[in-house]
Amino acid sequence: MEQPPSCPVQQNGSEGAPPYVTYAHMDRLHELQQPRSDSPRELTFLLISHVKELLFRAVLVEVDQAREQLRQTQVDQACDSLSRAVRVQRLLVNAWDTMTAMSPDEFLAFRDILGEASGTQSFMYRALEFALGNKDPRTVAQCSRSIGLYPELERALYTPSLYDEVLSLLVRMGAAIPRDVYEREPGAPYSPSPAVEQAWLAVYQEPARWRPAHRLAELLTEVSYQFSHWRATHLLVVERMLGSKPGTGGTAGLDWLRSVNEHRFFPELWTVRTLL
Ligand code: HEM
Ligand SMILES: N[C@@H](CC(=O)c1ccccc1NC=O)C(=O)O
Repeated sequence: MEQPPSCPVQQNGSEGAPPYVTYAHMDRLHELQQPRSDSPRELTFLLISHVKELLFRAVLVEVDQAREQLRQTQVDQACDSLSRAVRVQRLLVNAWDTMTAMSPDEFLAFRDILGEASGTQSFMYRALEFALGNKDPRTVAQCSRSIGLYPELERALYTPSLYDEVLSLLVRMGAAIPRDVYEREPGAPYSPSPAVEQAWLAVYQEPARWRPAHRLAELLTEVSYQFSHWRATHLLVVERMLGSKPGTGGTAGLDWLRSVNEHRFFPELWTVRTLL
């Protein structure tokens, strides 16, 4: 095996690293981006990919907190967590700008080196999708290898999602939602429910009466909107870089991503707009 290049911030001697470096392990962090080609664009690609992984985790941390707070009927606190999640999501969307600074020939110059590696294999992205409630069998199939390998991911698949907790909360607030909707098998895909759409309709028709639920509805909509915005921008970046070439992860590329783009988190919050 080829030795990885050493850390770009080499230290002279073994003692006396500043606390900034020792506390946050900044030296180890900078050892992780190891291009395999001479292309300076590959280093940027790796840096931004690492940043995005970390940001997926930063979103997940907030979603996990919101889920726990909803379980305890702490709606205001859950909304604060979601609004922190949204700020990180905006960073994720804006980060695409750095990818489009690369021309297709510059990307193709090192793309072969990526082999079969693909964003579809990102366990952090998948854990976030599961936490929010996308348990579509196609999505699950994309990471079936990872599910066997990473117990955390398997747990994420079989734990009730944020939206499952929202629905239980609506029931506690008096919404008429059938039991099989709010006590569903947590690993199964979610099917939109007319009763849930009606519950959101009531919230939007009388926002003053349903104040906490209304704030929650709008924050959930923003989380869903930012997620779809990320996917849509990814799709545009892919079209710009690859046209309709197949992806390294074994999918058809653009067409596959287009079908993934149709998914919406918290679907009744989108369809209820028509009824208002
Ligand atoms: C030049 C830049 C990029 C190109 C051309 C590209 C291309 C693709 C393609 C073609 C797919 C479809 C799956 C497959 O590989 O067969 C895909 C999926 C994916 N990519 Fe990218 N990608 C790029 C950058 C990124 C970055 C920076 C991230 C974030 C770290 C990312 C995350 C993902 C994720 C999470 C999926 C799975 C989407 C889902 O399941 O909904 N991609 N990408
Ligand atoms: N699926 C992309 C490759 C890709 O996105 C990728 C490959 C290796 C490591 C990270 C990647 N993307 C996201 O982090 C492609 O088909 O070119």
